Amino acid sequence: MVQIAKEFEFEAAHQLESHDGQCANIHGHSYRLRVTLKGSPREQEDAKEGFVIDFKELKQRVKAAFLDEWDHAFLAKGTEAILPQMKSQGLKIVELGFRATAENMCQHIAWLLYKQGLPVDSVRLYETRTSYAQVAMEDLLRQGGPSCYNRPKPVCLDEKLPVSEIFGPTIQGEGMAIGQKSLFLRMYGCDDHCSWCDSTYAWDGQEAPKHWSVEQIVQKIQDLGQSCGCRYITLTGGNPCIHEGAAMNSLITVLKKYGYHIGVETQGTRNPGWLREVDAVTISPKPPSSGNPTSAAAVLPLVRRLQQHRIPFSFKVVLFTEEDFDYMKQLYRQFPGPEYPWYVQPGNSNAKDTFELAQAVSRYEEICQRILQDPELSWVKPLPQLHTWLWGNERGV
Ligand SMILES: Nc1nc2[nH]cc(C(=O)O)c2c(=O)[nH]1
Ligand code: SF4
Ligand SMILES: [Mg+2]
Repeated sequence: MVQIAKEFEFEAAHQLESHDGQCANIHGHSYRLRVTLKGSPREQEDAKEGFVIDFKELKQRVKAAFLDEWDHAFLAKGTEAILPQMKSQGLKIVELGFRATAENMCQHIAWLLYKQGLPVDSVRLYETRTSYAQVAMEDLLRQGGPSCYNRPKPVCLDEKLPVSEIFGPTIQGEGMAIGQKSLFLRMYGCDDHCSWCDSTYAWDGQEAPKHWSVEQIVQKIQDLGQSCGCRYITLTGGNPCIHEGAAMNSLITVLKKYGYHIGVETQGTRNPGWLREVDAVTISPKPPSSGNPTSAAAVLPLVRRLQQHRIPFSFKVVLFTEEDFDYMKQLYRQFPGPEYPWYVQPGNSNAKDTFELAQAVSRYEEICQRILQDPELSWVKPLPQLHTWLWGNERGV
């Protein structure tokens, strides 16, 4: 094993509100950062022979992970009284969600780089020439991630959550994880009421939610998933993101502890803290035919949070009408590909018989043709609602 390290510099401001000294003022630092990696030099005789990682690549990865975003920015906790004024002036702000101390920042940096697949050994962050904080990746992993993320402690297994249904294993039939063997946890409740919603039972009051404890939910998931080796859970609804607090935090923590990958489906208007622990988020803004179109502004806070925490996400818009297609294009202009992964799918297909399946295929083909012909939509991927083609638009599949 060999350790390699690279040093970086960046300038940033912060304000440690309620600090009992000078740091309560807005002030800046010339930060110096040392990222140490540990690995075996590559043996294969190719361009990377003898490297743990090419220093050039390390530099690019660190810059892309956070450094370019943080340089000359105000690193905010998010509670600073000055923030609204700074925002109104369009100043460069990064809302970290925790106090920007060297201790917290070095943990966050190590975690970001580790989650990107870099073999991080330690991260040292100098706030001044003579003061630094350092974290060893080993310790960070042992404690389950950065202490500044305020993970819920202790885990509340008895707290209850409103559940519509838990089912699977099935094949994720939509979006970025299409084809993935998955269990589904459908939370009860939604802040929208789409005209064509195919899971109204998850919010319209006709069917009472099951109030299950975190322990019961996890037990059911284990029962369904263990024998078939299903390690992926899709958290859907309703809108699962309307649920916040200790129970939801605990659920996510416990599922991660059991080694599950968590994919979330949400229309994008809510932005709970637990999202930074999940593995992927599908943002599915609702088009005009739903009766309550989602604006770009409404999904922006969620997009920013996911970017901030490097959580993979994509957009998925369901299309019923011409107007929906135009809506999708407008939104695509604001969040263009390939920077933002994009999927579209025909609305509510069903395939109870071969006639309906043929209709669904033809609606899908129409969308493919439109995408193929539209010079603007280079990065929009049309997908079918795969599970409905296989098993119909039924519950439990
Ligand atoms: N197989 C399958 N894939 C899905 N993708 C999104 C679903 C949803 O209802 O949110 C869903 C669903 O209900 N079943
Ligand atoms: S956001 Fe989703 S779950 Fe909520 S009403 Fe619309 S389609 Fe149904
Ligand atoms: Mg469904």
